[in-house]
Amino acid sequence: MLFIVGLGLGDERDITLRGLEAVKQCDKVYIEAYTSLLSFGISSDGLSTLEKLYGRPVILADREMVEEKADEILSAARVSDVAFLVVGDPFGATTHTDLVVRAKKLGIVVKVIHNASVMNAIGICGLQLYRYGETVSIPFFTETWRPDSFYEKIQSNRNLGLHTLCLLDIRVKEPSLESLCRGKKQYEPPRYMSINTAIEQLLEVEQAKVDSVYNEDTECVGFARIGSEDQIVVAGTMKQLQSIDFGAPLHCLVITGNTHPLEEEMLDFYRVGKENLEQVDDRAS
Ligand SMILES: C[S@@+](CC[C@H](N)C(=O)[O-])C[C@H]1O[C@@H](n2cnc3c(N)ncnc32)[C@H](O)[C@@H]1O
Repeated sequence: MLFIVGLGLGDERDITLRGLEAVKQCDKVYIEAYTSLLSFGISSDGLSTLEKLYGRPVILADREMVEEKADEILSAARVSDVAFLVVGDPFGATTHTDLVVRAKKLGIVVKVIHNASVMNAIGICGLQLYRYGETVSIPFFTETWRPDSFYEKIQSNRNLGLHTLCLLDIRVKEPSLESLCRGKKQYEPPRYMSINTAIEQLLEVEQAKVDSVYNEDTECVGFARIGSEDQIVVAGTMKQLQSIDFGAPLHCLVITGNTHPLEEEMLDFYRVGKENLEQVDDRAS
């Protein structure tokens, strides 16, 4: 059987009881670590924290293994119980649907154990999920590659008065993540896009366009490390958020559309200048 288990967003304790039971009964445990990141994921003993809790060795599955060598995982699942762990919810990233389809075609029983995803956790700021339009991804620009397909999607959302969740790029050089988790090899570290870079790129694209979809006065909400003890949520204009240091990854950004009065009341708790008070309140509760 193949168990696909969501780990939630914070640390190792966020796995569900059902998820933990499944992992403990599995012969092989893989963790996918290139579409997201647990708060302790970049420390040298990131994996051993999980291994201690599960009582099982955890195999780091890089992008190549999941997308090109999935056969290894599926072959194991044909003859034994295998867990495939995903930070957040298993289907918070489109990547894993392919694994499920392939497993089902091979007649492998698949059991999915859900958990919190960043797509839901952003509700903390008060913006209501049914007032969101299409989610977009913002990729890192390079000297020669500056894709802007997110722009039209943001435009469509804003024309309908809807909010836009922007997921920010993660660039993982395959050996780097393992070396960081295991503390063995030396490779170039992975890159996680910050809110500041995302806004810089969004404004660059806006300047090159004839239409005006947003500008530096557009209201947004920036989120860092949602679900962790030190999560940060700040509401403000693009210009205001650009001057804030949101700290360690992961980050994401919401460009607000038309807001309901109740959404405004919640956002007020997170406006620039009030964020410190709010963090203290969160920790106290
Ligand atoms: C593919 S998505 C989310 C995948 C994950 N399986 C989930 O369900 O949340 C990855 C992107 O979501 C955002 N993200 C994920 N976790 C986050 C967190 N805890 N805080 C802020 N942003 C996060 C980042 O922009 C990141 O690049």
